[in-house]
Amino acid sequence: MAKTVIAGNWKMYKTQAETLEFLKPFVEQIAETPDDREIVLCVPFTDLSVLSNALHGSRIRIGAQNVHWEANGAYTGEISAEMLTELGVRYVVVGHSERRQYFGETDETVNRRLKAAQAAGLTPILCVGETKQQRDAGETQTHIAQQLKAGLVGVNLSNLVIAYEPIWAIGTGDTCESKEANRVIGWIRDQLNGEDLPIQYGGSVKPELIDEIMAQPEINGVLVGGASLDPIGFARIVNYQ
Ligand SMILES: O=C(CO)COP(=O)(O)O
Repeated sequence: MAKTVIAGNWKMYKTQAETLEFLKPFVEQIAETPDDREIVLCVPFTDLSVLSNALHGSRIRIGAQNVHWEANGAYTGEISAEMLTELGVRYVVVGHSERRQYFGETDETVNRRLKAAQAAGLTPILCVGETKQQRDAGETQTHIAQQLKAGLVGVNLSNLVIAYEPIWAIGTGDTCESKEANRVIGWIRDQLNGEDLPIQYGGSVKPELIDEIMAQPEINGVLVGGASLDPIGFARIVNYQ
């Protein structure tokens, strides 16, 4: 059975002070969380050192939201894998739809980032998913198949998490029906020859929906945006029944 990975993606939210405010109640609420659930906070770069200092020895894993493929160089605004691992970062989100949509991320740059992350010992969380238009046109599977095919060339499937994030469900409150998310995730696993890697669902995950989502047999975790910003709400998600 693939590992269960519950990750928060804070996007561009929370200053260092707000990060510290989040931690105290969150850490209290996860004291009894079963050990076999991996808990990850993917935070802005400026919050990484705060987490790394505050979480020393904690079970909470630190994640970043981007990584460059080169070790260093003239790449203004980018960050290297070594800069992340030096801070104790274990996970990194790659290919989020917001980066594909606003920052020119392509399947090719996604592929380079995935390989560089793995080479440095990071576990990438690769995001894939279709637009509303693609879904309505019946192109969900063709689109995701292309993202997987081009994104995963030379990528080690045994150190990877995939997040299925239908774009129409992100930040809209329009959560993908859990049975449908389960179906697409099962299909993704089939595309990877049944490789037993964690495949998450992401898109308007809320505390009140988590038990039903996690009851689905193919879904190995969630990637949570807005609802991961609230310590009590995100702890409820981590503590799903
Ligand atoms: O994009 C997401 C996580 O990466 C999902 O965001 P929301 O949970 O805010 O819809």
